[in-house]
Amino acid sequence: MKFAVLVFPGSNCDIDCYKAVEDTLGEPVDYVWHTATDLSAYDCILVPGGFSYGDYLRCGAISRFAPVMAEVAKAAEEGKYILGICNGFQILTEAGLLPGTLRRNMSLKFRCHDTVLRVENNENPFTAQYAAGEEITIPIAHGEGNYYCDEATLAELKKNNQIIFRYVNNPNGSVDDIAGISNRRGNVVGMMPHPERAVDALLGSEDGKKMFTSILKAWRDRHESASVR
Ligand SMILES: NC(=O)CC[C@H](N)C(=O)O
Repeated sequence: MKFAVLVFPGSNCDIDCYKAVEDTLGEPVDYVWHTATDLSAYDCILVPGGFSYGDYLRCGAISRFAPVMAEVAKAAEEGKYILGICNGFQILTEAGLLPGTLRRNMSLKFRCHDTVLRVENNENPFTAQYAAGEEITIPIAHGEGNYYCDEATLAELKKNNQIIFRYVNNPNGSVDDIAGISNRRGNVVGMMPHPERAVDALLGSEDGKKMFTSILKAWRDRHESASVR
């Protein structure tokens, strides 16, 4: 399975994502610059955190015009796995690949600390190895992590089981304590907390590991059943 880690000017979690794939899975992974126009070689695209384009206008508002984003949309359409973490989540909402938006934290302060998340949906390629309702410790580091969507969109998210993680103690004012969501099909996930910073006991938590191993298992299951057919 081949992973891409997108890099925008101002990304700062690209190396963490790369290392998380390398150390947790040992699968091939490449950095892919934001001007790339071909992602066909990749099975999973990680959109990492950071301050792309200095967070000017709104977080992710400029990045969504990067040439690579047309390829990300194509990959989503093809059913490939796409995970946006923090600034990556912001970029995916700005690009319209996930519903809703991220606003300034309710406190108007940058928040950087561990959070406890509840796994709300484990019937998803990104979370299948967690137990439903499992509580995991994953750090946040953001100034604009306050997830917002209108009531009709929230009703849709609930109806289609698109809420993947909720905060146990809401750190930013997100509607319905939402920490991570998927698209309707379930192959695109965005989350504000950073699982790639929780893949080793030395980092304070290993609870993010299962996101990476879940993706690999989902891909293998799909791949193997396709080759048996
Ligand atoms: N760690 C990050 O990706 C930060 C995201 C964004 N720059 C914010 O502050 O909200």
